[in-house]
Amino acid sequence: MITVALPKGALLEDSIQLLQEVGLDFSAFLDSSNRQLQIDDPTHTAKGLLVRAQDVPVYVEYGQAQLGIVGYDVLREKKPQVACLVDLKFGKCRMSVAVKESSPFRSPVELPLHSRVASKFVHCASEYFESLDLPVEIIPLYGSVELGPITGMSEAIVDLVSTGRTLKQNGLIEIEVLFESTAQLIVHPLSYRVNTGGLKTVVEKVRSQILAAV
Ligand SMILES: Nc1ncnc2c1ncn2[C@@H]1O[C@H](COP(=O)(O)OP(=O)(O)OP(=O)(O)O)[C@@H](O)[C@H]1O
Ligand SMILES: O=P(O)(O)OC[C@H]1O[C@H](OP(=O)(O)OP(=O)(O)O)[C@H](O)[C@@H]1O
Repeated sequence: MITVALPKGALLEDSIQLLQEVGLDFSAFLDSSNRQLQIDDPTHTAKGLLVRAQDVPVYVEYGQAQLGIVGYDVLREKKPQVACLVDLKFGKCRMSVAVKESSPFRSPVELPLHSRVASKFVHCASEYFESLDLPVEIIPLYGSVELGPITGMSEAIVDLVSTGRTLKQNGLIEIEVLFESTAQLIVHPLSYRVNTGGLKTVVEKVRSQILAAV
């Protein structure tokens, strides 16, 4: 039996649909009255773990799950020791720098030295500003990052943007895109090499399903 780590939140529905298409049914996780965090697929060929998006690579890196679905953004932030095997194409968003519409700065390089930048993605943010050789103070937040510039706590943010609605409704504008992100299928490298529980077949089915959908 293989174990799959599934992300709560924005990627859950598409992840469950994709797994259903390859014969693994974890739709019980979509029932909000169900508080179980671990369930078996009805055919008992796989077990699903419902975890926070940022924790998916942790379970896969430690081998408690052989397979996981997670955003590329999380992989860039955490750099876990996992193998990223299939771009699943959904969960499309981008990691961007944004400032208040009224800000005089229209590019990150224009930001004053030691500006404050709020982010949930502190490593992505610091790596980016280091690449510009621009020293900034990164303020770590867990969510609602857009409030950084609105409250005056920070000059800029580094955050995910998808439709751009959140930025717009909070009076912010995007001034740079760091990278694009989509959901990725990750595996525990050793389990893949030894083909634990027929892992390779599941990965191949997912790959074919994604190719068929393009
Ligand atoms: N607005 C969005 N549109 C599309 N995909 C998104 C969007 N926001 C996030 N994602 C993708 O979904 C993943 C999970 O995001 P989600 O917002 O559900 O969790 P989170 O807020 O990062 O996690 P947690 O709630 O555990 O802190 C992200 O890592 C990203 O890949
Ligand atoms: O461009 P949009 O389509 O508006 O999506 C972007 C928003 O989605 C994510 O937030 P999430 O819903 O995860 O809430 P959070 O602020 O608590 O992270 C992200 O952090 C942005 O705030």
